[in-house]
Amino acid sequence: MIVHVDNLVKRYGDLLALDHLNMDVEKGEILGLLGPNGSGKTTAINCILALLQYDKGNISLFDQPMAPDAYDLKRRIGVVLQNVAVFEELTVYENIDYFCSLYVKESAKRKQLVEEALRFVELQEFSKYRPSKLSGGLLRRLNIACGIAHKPDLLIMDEPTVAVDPQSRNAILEGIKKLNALGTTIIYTSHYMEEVEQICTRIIVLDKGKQIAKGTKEQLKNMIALKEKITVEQIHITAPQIAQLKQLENLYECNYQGETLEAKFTGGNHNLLHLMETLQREAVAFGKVYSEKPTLNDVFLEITGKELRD
Ligand SMILES: Nc1ncnc2c1ncn2[C@@H]1O[C@H](COP(=O)(O)OP(=O)(O)OP(=O)(O)O)[C@@H](O)[C@H]1O
Repeated sequence: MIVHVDNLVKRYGDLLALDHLNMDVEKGEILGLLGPNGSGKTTAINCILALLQYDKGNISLFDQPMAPDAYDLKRRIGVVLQNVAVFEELTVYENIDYFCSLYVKESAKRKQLVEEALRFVELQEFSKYRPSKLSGGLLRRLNIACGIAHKPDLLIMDEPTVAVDPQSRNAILEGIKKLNALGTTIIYTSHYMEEVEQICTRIIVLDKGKQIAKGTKEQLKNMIALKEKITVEQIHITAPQIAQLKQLENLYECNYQGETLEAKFTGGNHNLLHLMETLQREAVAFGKVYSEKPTLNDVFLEITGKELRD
């Protein structure tokens, strides 16, 4: 096991930030830690890295107990934290070289690693720039290069795409997949369900410091009743007509608010067709209609009764 977290409790005064959290990360995974703001993701990461003292529980990395002075373990970890942490007085190249030098002393070897990291995040042409001259997205890429240059076995990334433009975001996500394909185990925290769905091989869903669900995205979606959501916009529909819709096979919930109708189905293949037939039969006028598969937000909503999004 690469990471094993057992019954972790962390309090900030009266606030219970981690409530008996259990979490395992296996070799070769991209483990997504998904939860809304304040659910305890950063706290969990900081405890795993032994940057934060906790009240109760056990944490082991690479099957050994993690501690603030476990330097042999720390050497095997790369970290990309939420806030960009680079030196303004150093260039892009020098920053990566500095962070790499914390782990790799031999300069020829380090030169090779720094150049590889630069290529990896596609910052070669900016190697002589100072951080203040980089856009937000490029700065994030530099932050990542600093975390990965020494080729860690485990890479921990805490919301690395916050406030990043879509192009840099895609470059970052593709880079993470490439690193993983090269053998790096990754923990990736985010409150963006789309990102987690895109790259993570397994997901742990957190709420109020607790693990509330875990599995692949398919497994998580199979945990809930919702299998298809059909939305009809600009619709004017009466209560008796809604009652007609509620007769539809597989339909288990139907909400009508502000000229929008949302119908939730547990399964079936022709729900859209059957819904449209009923609306036509009832002579109901409507605008746009679309069908969606469940998202991780729906999983979160069904389990906790609230939205994952901000
Ligand atoms: N140093 C601190 N002192 C007091 N409370 C804190 C501290 N750090 C975090 N918290 C609180 O602990 C809870 C968990 O915060 P944490 O930052 O771990 O969540 P998160 O899921 O990473 O959220 P975000 O995505 O906003 O960073 C929140 O209620 C937060 O306000």
